[in-house]
Amino acid sequence: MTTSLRVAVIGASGRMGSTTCAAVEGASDLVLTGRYDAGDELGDLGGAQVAVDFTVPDASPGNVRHCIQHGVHAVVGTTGWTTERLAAVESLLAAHPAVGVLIAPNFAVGALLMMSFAQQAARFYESVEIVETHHPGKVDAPSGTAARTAELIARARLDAGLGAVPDATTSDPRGARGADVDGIRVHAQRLRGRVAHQEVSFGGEGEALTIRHDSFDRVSFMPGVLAGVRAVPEHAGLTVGLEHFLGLV
Ligand SMILES: NC(=O)C1=CN([C@@H]2O[C@H](COP(=O)(O)OP(=O)(O)OC[C@H]3O[C@@H](n4cnc5c(N)ncnc54)[C@H](OP(=O)(O)O)[C@@H]3O)[C@@H](O)[C@H]2O)C=CC1
Ligand SMILES: O=C(O)C1=N[C@H](C(=O)O)C[C@H](O)C1
Repeated sequence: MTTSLRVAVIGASGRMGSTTCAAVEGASDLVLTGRYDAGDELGDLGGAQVAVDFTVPDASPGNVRHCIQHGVHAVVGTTGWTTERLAAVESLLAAHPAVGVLIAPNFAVGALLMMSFAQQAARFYESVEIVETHHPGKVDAPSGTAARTAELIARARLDAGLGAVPDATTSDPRGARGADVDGIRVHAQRLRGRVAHQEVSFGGEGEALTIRHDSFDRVSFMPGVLAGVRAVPEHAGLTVGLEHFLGLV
């Protein structure tokens, strides 16, 4: 008989945290050991082997540090992971080599495929822009997914020897051309009724390619979250991106 994997959720009352608690409770091989929210003492996380963090960018690094120091594997969906924050996790993990941490900008399998397809397409097109659309409760822009997609496209363009995306704009006092992420324009929309959506538009001479993904419901993230929970104890160290656990890279 196999024993259930013990899982705690941090940010448990939030949109993603509450959906994750329900998904863990619905999985026969997992047991929910604790729900933690802002102001709660994490302690030993109720004896959890894996903690899932869906909180806010300012809180997540401290929660991950706590997990690592207590020997608890972490699956993190919260955004805001800068290069410096990732480096701090890696150096702490060096002192706790048995612990695994997965930080995933997006857990929806379709979003992973969308990013992968965009990365593949990048070298063939002179022009590319990203539009991400989310619910109006989202606090950060651009989305972690859009920022990651832009990074992947920028790297692929660089590897292919492509120059800057053509753009004659010399006057944009109101920022209508969007954010510049590694040379790729990213536009963020916040609309009531939406969940999480992204369109990557490529343009070449006489043609266009559009790659689009839609999460209509937060349940779309749950197969990926649970896959991360099940896999992270077998992957010591830091992994950025669920695609590494799904054979997509
Ligand atoms: N990787 C992925 O696939 C996905 C990632 N996300 C990301 O996940 C994060 C959460 O999103 P979402 O669920 O919509 O946000 P919510 O605002 O709905 O939830 C965040 C929760 O975290 C709680 N919280 C805040 N600070 C702490 C803390 N120090 N310790 C514990 N809990 C805390 C909040 O409590 P309170 O409200 O009381 O402050 C709230 O309940 C965002 O960064 C979002 O971008 C979202 C969807 C998918
Ligand atoms: O806040 C959200 O909702 C989401 N956040 C993540 C992001 O910023 O990319 C993932 C997904 O887009 C939903």
